[in-house]
Amino acid sequence: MEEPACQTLKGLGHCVVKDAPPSVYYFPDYITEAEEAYLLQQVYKAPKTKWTQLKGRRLQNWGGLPHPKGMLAEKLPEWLQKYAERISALDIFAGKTANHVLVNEYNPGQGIMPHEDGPLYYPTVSTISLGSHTVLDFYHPINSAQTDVPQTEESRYCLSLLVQPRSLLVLQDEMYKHYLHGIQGVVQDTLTDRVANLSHATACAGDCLTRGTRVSLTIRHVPKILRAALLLGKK
Ligand SMILES: O=C(O)CCC(=O)C(=O)O
Ligand SMILES: [Fe+2]
Repeated sequence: MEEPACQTLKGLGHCVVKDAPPSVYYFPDYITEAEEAYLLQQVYKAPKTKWTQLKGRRLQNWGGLPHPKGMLAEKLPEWLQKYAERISALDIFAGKTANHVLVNEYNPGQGIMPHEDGPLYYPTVSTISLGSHTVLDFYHPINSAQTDVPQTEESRYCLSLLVQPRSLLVLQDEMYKHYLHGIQGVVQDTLTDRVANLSHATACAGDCLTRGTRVSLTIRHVPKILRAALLLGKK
């Protein structure tokens, strides 16, 4: 098989994912176990009211609510600002600093439906994973011009990524804009050869991994900020 093309993200070695479009960067062990424990502690220290319970997961929203008219930005707490800055130093947000973090918590058996992250964010998403692995699946969008062929989730499926605890995943460009991503609500993942980053992960095709509770920090940049927020002196 052909060697993967290697590209570099500023200051962070190369880790472009084989068999995936050239806009996937996967860094195993991006943070240490101590940092992971610290981040989990901070997530669970947040007041109960900070959590929003959804069907298959619960989440915390930090930085403000993205809105087509602009986000009323709120300062990120120190513990998130530090990582927002560290990741932004990779220069993945066109010189800007991430100003929005979504914390998602999935118990084993929970997931997220295939979706696009949409136009409110700069088209790059960076994700730090804590506590457990998951498998992120990618799908082609529904092609409304192709009405003769039934388009099932199965037929639209294209590849997966194994996302291990303490890793950083960066998705950009067409991986952000074209493909949909989702996480199946299962308790175990049997890895197939469609998992495109196995050569960068400590696992092999055929392995069966049991999920624990995973917390993800989805770190993004929202370009459109409401002027009111600036006038109020918020960041
Ligand atoms: O937990 C993840 O890694 C994915 C989360 C996600 O897709 C989102 O919040 O939009
Ligand atoms: Fe998403």
